[in-house]
Amino acid sequence: MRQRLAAGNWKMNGSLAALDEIDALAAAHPDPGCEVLICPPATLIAPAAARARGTPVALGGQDCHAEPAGAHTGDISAGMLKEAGASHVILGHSERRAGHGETSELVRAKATAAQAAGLVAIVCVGEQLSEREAANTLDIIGGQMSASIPDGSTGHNLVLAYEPVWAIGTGRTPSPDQIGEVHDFMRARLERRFGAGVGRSVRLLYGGSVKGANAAEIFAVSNVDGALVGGASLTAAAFGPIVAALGAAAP
Ligand SMILES: O=C[C@H](O)COP(=O)(O)O
Repeated sequence: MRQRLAAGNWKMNGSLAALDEIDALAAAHPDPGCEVLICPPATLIAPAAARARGTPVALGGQDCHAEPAGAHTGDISAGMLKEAGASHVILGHSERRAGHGETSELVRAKATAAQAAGLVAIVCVGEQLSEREAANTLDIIGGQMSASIPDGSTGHNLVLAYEPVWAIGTGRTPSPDQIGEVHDFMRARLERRFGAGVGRSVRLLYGGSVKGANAAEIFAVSNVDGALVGGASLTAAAFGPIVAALGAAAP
């Protein structure tokens, strides 16, 4: 059975003082019934990991370079994230694809590097609103999956996150049927590429305006194994109800 995952992406938010939120989250959910992951800015991973030791909260990065080391000013390698205490790294987030020109081929190279370093790659895919309106959603998702996901992926080193770009930070979410259509499509595609065993073991997260109020409805959708949460992951008060809803969701 797939272990459910509640992942928080702090994006470029947070400070040392904000790590109190991780303490509060861990204290309020000592036995969450799902995996709990916080991906803070890279500078906060090591102090956050030190504080989260012995709690159910794991730490992740938000990006990494495809190379293990070298002349890449400003970049960070997967091995560095791992050494800082990360177990996961988000790759191919739409904000990186749009703001940093990341192609699916680059995302695949980064994910390969992350997996080689022993990290779980959380690979993000998602359509623009115009692509959904043109009924191209599944073509876009399928193309991004083919090009972004490394061949050596398994349920242990890959998580796939469906994040419709138009739902991120907007308060808009797809309907449960729309989420289910994409997640069922992603599952079938993974099974076709990797075989039923691996294909069924990869966790599929939904991301985009998830909050306490809509979490249970989203977690009831077929093939939704958790969430990748932005704004509502910044405080224990907002993220706690999402963790609780996932922990309580029927397997
Ligand atoms: O990585 C998280 C997503 O971009 C979702 O962000 P959001 O929950 O603020 O909409």
